[in-house]
Amino acid sequence: MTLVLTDVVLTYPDGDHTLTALDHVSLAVAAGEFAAVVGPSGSGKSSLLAVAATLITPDAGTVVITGQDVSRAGRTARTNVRRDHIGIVFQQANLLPSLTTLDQLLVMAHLAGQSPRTASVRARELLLAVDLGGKEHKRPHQLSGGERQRVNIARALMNGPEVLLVDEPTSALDHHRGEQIISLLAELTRNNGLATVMVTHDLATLAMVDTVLTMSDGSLTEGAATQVV
Ligand SMILES: Nc1ncnc2c1ncn2[C@@H]1O[C@H](COP(=O)(O)OP(=O)(O)OP(=O)(O)O)[C@@H](O)[C@H]1O
Repeated sequence: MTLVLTDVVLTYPDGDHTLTALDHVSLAVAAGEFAAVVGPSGSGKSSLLAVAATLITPDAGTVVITGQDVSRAGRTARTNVRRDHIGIVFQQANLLPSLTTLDQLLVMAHLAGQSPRTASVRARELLLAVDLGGKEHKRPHQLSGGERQRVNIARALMNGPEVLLVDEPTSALDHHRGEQIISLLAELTRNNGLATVMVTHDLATLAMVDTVLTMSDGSLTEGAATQVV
């Protein structure tokens, strides 16, 4: 298994009390598996992604990424694991306004210390894979919302991650463009052997994933609940 969370507990301070955002959550996602997490607002979905992304250290439990236990790792070790093994796609593309499509990807490679030549070849391959061939020199304002989200996805894959974490990738898109993005994520997951976890409110897209998990009051269960939004 590429991504394994075991018995994870995460609490936030809440006045005199604590709020349990993740209540003994376990999750295992294999290479090439596309898992979706659904559940009501406030149920803990973003907290789950943040723990899997090593952005938040849980109070208890373990997070193992490509065999490496990062649950108690220090800040630098977590940053390195995130840079080398995890791709993150947020709701909004968060592209740098002044950079071209190609440069958005090359910045990531530069931060990871890749040689410019290798990076350029990989960036062009990825842009073709997300169907953005010919748009290498466009800036974000010259792209559609769907195209921006595809740049975002290509950028997340630039450093060859094994784990892809995706937070509501279709929320800024119409239904058709949203379906195209999910279908692209499914294809990239299979072709690159990624362990992908996607938080979504879009139930229509669940037919395209391998596993559906439901978060409810901090607990994660397999399968889709009837009431998820
Ligand atoms: N930084 C924080 N400090 C305190 N409480 C927080 C913090 N972040 C989230 N929470 C609380 O933890 C619970 C889980 O929040 P989380 O954002 O993980 O839910 P979610 O399922 O992603 O919600 P949504 O679908 O609305 O994005 C909620 O009760 C929320 O209010």
